[in-house]
Amino acid sequence: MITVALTKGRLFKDFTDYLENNDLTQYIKPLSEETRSLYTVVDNVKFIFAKGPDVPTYVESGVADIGIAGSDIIAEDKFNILNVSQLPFGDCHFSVAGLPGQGEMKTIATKYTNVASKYFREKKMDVSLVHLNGSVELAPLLGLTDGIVDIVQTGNTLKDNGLIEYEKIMDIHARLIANKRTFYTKEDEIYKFLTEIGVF
Ligand SMILES: Nc1ncnc2c1ncn2[C@@H]1O[C@H](COP(=O)(O)OP(=O)(O)OP(=O)(O)O)[C@@H](O)[C@H]1O
Ligand SMILES: O=P(O)(O)OC[C@H]1O[C@H](OP(=O)(O)OP(=O)(O)O)[C@H](O)[C@@H]1O
Repeated sequence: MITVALTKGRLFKDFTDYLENNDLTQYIKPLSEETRSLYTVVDNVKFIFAKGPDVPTYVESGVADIGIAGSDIIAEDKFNILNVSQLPFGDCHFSVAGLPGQGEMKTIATKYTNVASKYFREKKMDVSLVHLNGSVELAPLLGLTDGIVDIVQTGNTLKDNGLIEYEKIMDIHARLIANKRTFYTKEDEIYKFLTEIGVF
């Protein structure tokens, strides 16, 4: 048996869309069942459904052998995992954004304080960060901060709130991650599964 950690949100949808678009039908039906269960077993693969930022925690500990997580999560927190490969979905990017005509940004709201502080430190910019848990676009609109560091995908959230992108920080993709030990001790089973989902 191998255990695969998936998220419950956007990346789950992206993953099942990817399987469908590539006619990799084997796992779609059991994964798409409407239920509140947080795991499902298909043959010798157990899928667990976690919050995105928790996927690397399960994989690091070895209770999950592999997982799918956004590179934003891996950039924000340090995990002792194998960062195996990029997956062909979940594309978006981190940007600095704010109101048009905003001058020097001294205060920034973000969910991603580690990514933001590294970025501003490397640019030798003295910026105070305010940690928020979501809807960070509100912060510059209300004058809480001069700008934000956040994920941009379609750009609609920025546009609908009258904000513009100032600088792109980094690209984000879904990543296949693995436990450093069981990726080798369960190599055959993992390889079989990854072949079934078109990754290897
Ligand atoms: N527009 C976007 N906003 C946020 N994350 C995005 C976006 N587009 C792609 N992603 C990727 O999707 C991941 C978030 O999806 P995930 O399935 O973990 O949960 P979610 O959609 O945030 O939902 P929830 O937090 O309710 O579980 C991010 O880590 C990022 O890599
Ligand atoms: O460029 P877009 O396609 O509009 O996507 C970007 C938005 O999506 C995410 O928010 P999410 O919906 O996850 O909600 P949150 O603000 O509560 O994190 C992100 O934080 C942006 O707000």
